[in-house]
Amino acid sequence: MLDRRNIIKARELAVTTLKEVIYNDSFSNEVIALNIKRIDKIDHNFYRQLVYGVLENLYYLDHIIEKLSSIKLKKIDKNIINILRIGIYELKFLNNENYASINEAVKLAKKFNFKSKNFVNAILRNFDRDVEQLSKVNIENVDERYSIQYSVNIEIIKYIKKYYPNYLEIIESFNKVPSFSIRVNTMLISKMDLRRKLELLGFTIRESKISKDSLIVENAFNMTELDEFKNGLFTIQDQASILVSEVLNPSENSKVLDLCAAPGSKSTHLLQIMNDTGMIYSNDISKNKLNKIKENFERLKLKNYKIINFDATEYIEDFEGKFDYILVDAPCSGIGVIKRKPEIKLKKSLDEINALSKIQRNILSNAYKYLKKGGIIVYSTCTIGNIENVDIINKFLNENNDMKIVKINDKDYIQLLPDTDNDGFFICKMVKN
Ligand SMILES: C[S@@+](CC[C@H](N)C(=O)[O-])C[C@H]1O[C@@H](n2cnc3c(N)ncnc32)[C@H](O)[C@@H]1O
Repeated sequence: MLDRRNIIKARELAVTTLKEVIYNDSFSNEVIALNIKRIDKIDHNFYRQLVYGVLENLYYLDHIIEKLSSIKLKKIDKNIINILRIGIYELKFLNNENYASINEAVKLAKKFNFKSKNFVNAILRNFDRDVEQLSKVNIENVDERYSIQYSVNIEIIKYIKKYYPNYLEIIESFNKVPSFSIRVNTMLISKMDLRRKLELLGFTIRESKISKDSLIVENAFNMTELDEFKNGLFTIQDQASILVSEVLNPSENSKVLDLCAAPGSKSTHLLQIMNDTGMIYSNDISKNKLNKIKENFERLKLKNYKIINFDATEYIEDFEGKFDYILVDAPCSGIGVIKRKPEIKLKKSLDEINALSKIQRNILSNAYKYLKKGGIIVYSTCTIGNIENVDIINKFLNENNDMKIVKINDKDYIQLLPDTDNDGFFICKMVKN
């Protein structure tokens, strides 16, 4: 039961959530999951809409505030700037009564920093008087303009532009609502039977065009509360991510290593594909994520797994030549999942991408040593652009002559872009001759 005294309003919680995500480098989905219990269920969607709406449009909202504020943005109190961002977002993008949005913002300003109430009131009222004019982004340089308009770090814009002629569609897609897909636990139920069960509960379901164990739920709502979820009949996972384990496709009774496994979506899927035979070793560097992997194996009623914990950039002698299949689902910049984690488009830089590529290269070259002759590696990331993907593979193949590409649908690799129904993913399969 929710303690009524702890119920705070969506806007107030959005202010502090934004502070955590923008200034403390936390992930929006994690902070939201942690905080959302503090507000009434009826406010959950509004709270999410405010947090995601502000993050998705952060540079743009700041651009507008800059035009209206006599104080430099950096000098404004962090809670107050977030109240302003929420206020401008509501006035520009939502159909709420404008006077109500402004009044609520002023009330919040009083609560967080009493002196700033007039400042907040003046900025929001001035914006409300001339929304159309003040909403324009008059910047000549195209990259800079897109950076503000779509709230994407300019380095990311230039990076994407370099590889994809349709880069604008990709950038525009960052603010779209991602589709919601689930992975059927085919060890416990057939896809058809699960589909029927969910349809009887009122969900609208369609098939995925890219992965066979996926179903897409059009009107997903509180899916983790369903008995079908609690009893392990399905997992919530994007269809592109589901495709990764389908590409690796380990045989029954094989020995599999998942080097970057948390929270275990792909590990559990791999074991499911093996009909819970053989053994999967699920590793992650992060100790506090290991429990989540265990929880997932348990909920899905899978048994043949071992959870291990080491830094995959370091070589483990004991593993030399021991595995039939290895998954390197590498830590990456995550440009392919910006629709779910909008802060990525604000925070990721080219330097970080380059730094990640070194880790990715290290992990993959260790994976090579752990693979048996005839064994298979899948290298995947949830990002786009060459540095973390094709460049890694090319270098790896140059260094290891006995590794050969295994084509996937006649292609050397799959690069799914995020301007579609699914997340952006890179998947490449290789065999050791
Ligand atoms: C893309 S996520 C993996 C998602 C996972 N495969 C799944 O499907 O649920 C990358 C993971 O790599 C882990 N990681 C990052 N650096 C690592 C390293 N040096 N060694 C092992 N794991 C690492 C992170 O903690 C994170 O959980």
